[in-house]
Parts: sequence; C-alpha cells; structure tokens
Amino acid sequence: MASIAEYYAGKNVLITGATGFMGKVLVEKLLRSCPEVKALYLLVRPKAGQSMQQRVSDMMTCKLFDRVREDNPDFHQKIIPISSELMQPGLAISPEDVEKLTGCIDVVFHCAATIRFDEPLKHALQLNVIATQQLVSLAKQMHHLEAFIHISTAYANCNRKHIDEVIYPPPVEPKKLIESLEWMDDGIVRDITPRLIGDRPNTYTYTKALAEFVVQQEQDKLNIAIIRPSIVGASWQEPFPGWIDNFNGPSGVFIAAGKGILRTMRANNDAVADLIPVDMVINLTLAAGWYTAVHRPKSAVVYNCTTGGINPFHWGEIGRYIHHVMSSFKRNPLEQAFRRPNANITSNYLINQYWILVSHKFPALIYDLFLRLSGQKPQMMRIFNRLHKAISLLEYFSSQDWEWNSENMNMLMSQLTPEDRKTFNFDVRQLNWPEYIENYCIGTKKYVLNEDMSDIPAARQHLRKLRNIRYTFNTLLVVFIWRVFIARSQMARNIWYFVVSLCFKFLSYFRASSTITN
Ligand SMILES: CCCCC/C=C\C/C=C\CCCCCCCC(=O)SCCNC(=O)CCNC(=O)[C@H](O)C(C)(C)COP(=O)(O)OP(=O)(O)OC[C@H]1O[C@@H](n2cnc3c(N)ncnc32)[C@H](O)[C@@H]1OP(=O)(O)O
Ligand SMILES: NC(=O)C1=CN([C@@H]2O[C@H](COP(=O)(O)OP(=O)(O)OC[C@H]3O[C@@H](n4cnc5c(N)ncnc54)[C@H](OP(=O)(O)O)[C@@H]3O)[C@@H](O)[C@H]2O)C=CC1
Repeated sequence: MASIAEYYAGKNVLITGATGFMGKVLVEKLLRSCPEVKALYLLVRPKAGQSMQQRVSDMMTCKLFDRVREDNPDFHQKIIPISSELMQPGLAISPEDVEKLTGCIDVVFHCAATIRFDEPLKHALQLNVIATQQLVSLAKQMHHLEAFIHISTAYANCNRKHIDEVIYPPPVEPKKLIESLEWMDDGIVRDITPRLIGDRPNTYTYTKALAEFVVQQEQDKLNIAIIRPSIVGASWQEPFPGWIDNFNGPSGVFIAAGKGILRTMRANNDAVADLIPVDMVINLTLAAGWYTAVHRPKSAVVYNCTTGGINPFHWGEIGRYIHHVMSSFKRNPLEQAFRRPNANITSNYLINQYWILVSHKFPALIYDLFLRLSGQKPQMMRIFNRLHKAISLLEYFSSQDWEWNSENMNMLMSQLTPEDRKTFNFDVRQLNWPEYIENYCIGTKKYVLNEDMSDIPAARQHLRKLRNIRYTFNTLLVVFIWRVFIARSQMARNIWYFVVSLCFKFLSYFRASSTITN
C-alpha cells in the first residue's frame, strides 16, 4: 500500500480556509512532507483591500513557510489561488474555475468556518452550514474526487457528556432552519437564537453540528471523513515548536496572563483541559485523507481528535503548572506588561469574583485615574471589560468535563507504516505537557505578538520596575492603613507599641550576644 506521501504524489488538492490558522499549517505540511503533490488549489477571498493573490503571496512569505522555502524555493508554483467568497451563491467561483476544479481535484479539505463564539446565527449558518452544503455539491461534480475531509469540532456535540465517533441527529433539520431564517430579519433571529441553540453555548457549536449532518447526507456519493479536534493550540514540533498566529482559545488567555492583565480565571480543577497541538491535528487530517481515499469506507468516518482519553491534562494541573507558565513569562517576559504575570485558576465562583474585583477592576481603576490625571484617555477598564467578555465565553469549556471516544484515531495510527507514524505523528501519548506549555508561551511572544527575543533584557527590566512599584505601593498602603488605625484606636496604638518594644528587645538581645561572642 502507498505511504501517505506516495499517495499525495501527483494529486490535486482543494483547500478552504487556507489563510486561517489550521489551513496554513495544512498547506505547509502538505508541501513539506508530500513534496510530490501536484498542486494545491486554495479557495480564498479578497479581504481588507488586498486581492486574493496578494493575500496568498503574503501568506507564503511568512515564517511558517521557512522550512518549505529552504527545501524548495519554488514551492509557490504549486499553489493556485481561486477567488471564492463562501458566503455567496455558488461560493462565487467563476464558471471557468468550477470547470477547472471539477476536472482535476482529487482530495478536498474543508477548513473554512467562522469560529467566533458570538457570531450572529444567520452569519454562522451561512458560512458553517450553507457554504458546506455548496462545497459538497461542488465536490459531487468532481470527476476524480477520492476523499472529502471536513473539519468539525469536538464540541459540536458539547450538549452531551460522552461523545462517540458517530454523527448525532442534528438539533433541527438544517434545510428547515435555512428556509425559516431566510425571511426573518436580524432582530427576530437574535431573539429566537437562545431557544434554537438550546443546550449548546453558542451559534458556533450549533452550526458545526448541523454541518456534520449536511456532510453525512452525502456519504453515499462521496468518501467522507470528519475530523473533530478539541482545543487546538500552538504546534508541538512542526514546523517549529510553539508556532501559533492568533488569540483564540488558550492563546489569548496565555497572552493576557503574560501581560499581567489576567490574574484569575474560573476552571474546574478535575476537568480535562483537552488541548491538542495544531501539527498533530494536521498530521491526523492528512492521514485521514490518505485512509479515506485508499480504503473508501462505506460511510463517513468520524475522528475525535482529542487528548483527554489518552494523555489527560487537567485544569487543576494547569493551575499547578501556572507557576511554570508564569515563570516562563518571567524568564521570557512579554513587552510592556501591565503587571508582573501572576495568574490563578479557581473553581470557586465567589473567589473568582473577589479576585476580579481586587486584581482586575481595582488596578484598572487606579491606572485609569492615573491616565486621566496625566491628561491621557483612560483605557484599562475598557480592556478589562473585553477580557471579561472573552473569558466568560471560554468558561463554558473550562468548567466542564467531556469524554471523547477516540478509537478511530488509534485505528488510523495502527494503519500507518512506521515511517509515516514519524512523519505524520499524532501520537498524543508523546506530549510532555509542561514542555509543550512553555513552548506555547514563547510561541505567543514570538509569532503572535512578533516580539523580538533580543529585547528580553529590556522586558525583564520593565518587570523589575513593576515589582518595585508594587513594593512601594504596598508599603505606602500598609503605612496609610496603619496610620488611620493608630489615629483612631487605642488598641491599635497598644499593639503598635508592643510590637515596636518587642523588636527593640530582640535587637538589643542580638547586639548583646554578638558582643559577648566577639
Ligand atoms: C490563567 C491561564 C489559564 C490558561 C487557560 C487556558 C485556556 C483557556 C480556556 C478555555 C479555552 C476554551 C476554548 C474552547 C474552544 C472550543 C474549540 C473550538 O472548536 S473552536 C475555536 C475556538 N474559537 C475561539 O477561540 C474564538 C473565540 N473568540 C471569539 O469568539 C471572539 O474573539 C470574542 C472572544 C467574542 C471577542 O470578540 P471581540 O469582538 O471583542 O474581539 P475580536 O476577536 O474581534 O478581536 C479584536 C481585536 O483584538 C485582538 N485581540 C483579541 N484577543 C486579544 C488579546 N488577548 N490580546 C490582545 N489583542 C487581542 C484581535 O486579534 C483583534 O485584532 P484585529 O482587529 O487587529 O484583528
Ligand atoms: N482553532 C480551534 O481551536 C479549532 C478549530 N476547529 C475547526 O477548524 C477549522 C479551522 O479553524 P481555524 O483555522 O482555527 O479558523 P480561522 O478563523 O483561523 O480560519 C478560518 C478560515 O476560514 C476562512 N473564511 C471565513 N469566512 C470566509 C468566507 N466568507 N469566504 C471564504 N473564506 C472564509 C478564513 O478566510 P479569511 O482569511 O479570508 O478570513 C480563514 O481562512 C474550522 O472549521 C474550525 O471549526 C475545530 C476545533 C478547534
């Protein structure tokens, strides 16, 4: 049987969402580890005043592609951008491009989606469900298609506690929902959204569940695999440890903690923090593409791409490693930190609220007061309000526990040759969590914030300055409180005199004993 790289040799691959976090890693890995792949057709839209060609060229110059560039400086010749806006009818692909794609594509990877937790339902439905439906229709017209790989999320069925590798009945028939939302204005849809999504926390997980069903409906006509990653984090090893390019999920949390802004977060200590590195997800995705095309399973195969059942890492452990994370940020500080990094995880709502008040709101108020007094615009309270909104959306995932069955992931691994198991490694048992988290933190600094590692001494100096400010502030606060007490209470004065005389006696005793020994 062909190895994975042998299988992709000479193949034309279509990728949606290639400019996104996972899509980029998929493109890079395909080019690097399957160098004989014929061409990658990327469905890309123009955005922010940039044409799709410009966007793809920019993407290929980014650091992520350094290793591919080293191996093959002409790799860009294999990349063929196709203009497409997935929110438009027919995905806004020109008839010539449709003809080209239906004539040559062998494998489709569908990564595009809106992953925002606060996306209005109509928008999420349009992109995550209707666009998926349209892509499936296009795929059915492809003459040589061997595999259709759909990227879903392990949380598509987060209303269940135990999640098997099956496609569950959808919360509503997607066709009916699409038809009914068509005539409703945005206000009505916003009002009925909570009723519709029911026991799911957001429109993202709801529409991803519908998308799975839409894909499954075509399992008789297409060879389908559905990949369900949990919380996708920075890369473990490839192309560099710690590669990450966004603020989603844990990345924003780590950055906010590293900047000393986030000091407290609520999580269930005993629950699994189901993080999975992006390179492992992509390795599994490529392996699933190969398996689907070679074995052509009769029905869609679902891969729960998670770590919890195999190499669990708990929120409580993050709580313990947090010192590791924080000391990593103290060794490699982020620039312009607001305070020294020192975050805590608690499962207790009231304790969390207390720390939010003391460690978030109070310092923000003081800093904004300082900004106002120095003639600047206050900004810290606004930043904290945004942070609290983001954290409140993430807390659903950090305060509960799920159990995913990942037998298909194990089955797939057992099908790989020893060589492929190394090149397309998704053996999550090999993850060393403290080391991974440390590289993740450094990755946020290097690749998300684009901070220069040579500026670390200045950042450390800044942290020392913050420490001195804190010591001075705390001392002044204690003296102030004590002065208030001393002025008002005879008992406080008595305690004060008692402590001072005790200190004095100790000093005299030590001086006397050191004179005797000399
Ligand atoms: C104390 C340490 C503890 C460690 C704890 C670790 C982990 C965290 C806990 C839980 C993680 C659970 C995650 C569950 C994932 C479920 C799995 C999935 O299937 S999918 C993908 C996950 N999706 C997301 O993560 C998206 C979530 N984000 C959103 O929905 C939105 O971003 C938002 C939270 C609603 C905020 O929206 P808002 O409009 O306010 O902001 P924008 O996102 O538009 O950003 C505006 C602007 O700001 C930049 N930004 C964002 N975050 C930060 C930040 N932390 N610091 C600095 N800047 C930030 C952002 O890039 C935008 O910039 P620009 O306008 O230039 O693009
Ligand atoms: N990140 C995570 O933690 C997890 C992600 N997933 C799934 O993985 C997949 C990829 O996620 P991720 O890479 O993180 O997401 P990103 O937000 O980083 O990328 C989304 C991609 O979709 C494209 N896209 C969005 N809207 C449109 C549109 N209207 N027309 C054309 N393209 C569009 C974006 O293009 P553009 O650059 O033009 O905006 C981008 O390339 C998703 O299906 C997601 O559900 C699953 C589990 C966890």
